[in-house]
Amino acid sequence: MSSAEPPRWPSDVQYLCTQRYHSSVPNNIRDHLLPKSQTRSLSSTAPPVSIKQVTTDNHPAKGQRGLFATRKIPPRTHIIDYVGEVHCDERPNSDYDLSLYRSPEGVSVGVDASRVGNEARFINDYRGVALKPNALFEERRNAAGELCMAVWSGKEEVRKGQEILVSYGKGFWQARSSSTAESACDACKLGSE
Ligand SMILES: C[S@@+](CC[C@H](N)C(=O)[O-])C[C@H]1O[C@@H](n2cnc3c(N)ncnc32)[C@H](O)[C@@H]1O
Repeated sequence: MSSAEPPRWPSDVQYLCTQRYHSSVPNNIRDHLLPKSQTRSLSSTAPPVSIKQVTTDNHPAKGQRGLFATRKIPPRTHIIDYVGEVHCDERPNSDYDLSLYRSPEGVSVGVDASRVGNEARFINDYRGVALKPNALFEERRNAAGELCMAVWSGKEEVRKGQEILVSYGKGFWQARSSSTAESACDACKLGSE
């Protein structure tokens, strides 16, 4: 489901409010992720975040976008779900792909927000920006019972105006610094330690 784009949304990415399922997701896995009995509805509350251009000189993602808190976010609070295309095919070139689920048979499911997604795709990694992350990825079932990867605040509150920063995990950066790395692997995805 797509909706009105938030300010500073890039023109080459489609804005989505709910996950889209790629044809590579087998029906049995799709049924596990989104039980058929459930209907999806849009949340009426806007997430407490805003997309901004990063302008700080020593920020390693200067010139790119980042996601910032629009109000104080208490500790251990749900901030936003990471919405994108749920898929089971390989996305070795995506910098917006994270692991969602691995089935008992070993099928890996990812959420890729490189072409479609929501504000969460703009969350940067804390390295070179802050001493530690102030948010983390953790899966949850939303109100419709759908399995999602969500972004939560950490042990401390996030102050209004602060950048939301997670750890992408060492695997994400190792895969991008090593020319010999096997990039089509779970460890190359966002949030993989
Ligand atoms: C999921 S995107 C984050 C949003 C991105 N800044 C944008 O404007 O689309 C991941 C990419 O952001 C950049 N990035 C995020 N955190 C970074 C960091 N701590 N240092 C350097 N680059 C970072 C890298 O280019 C990385 O591949």
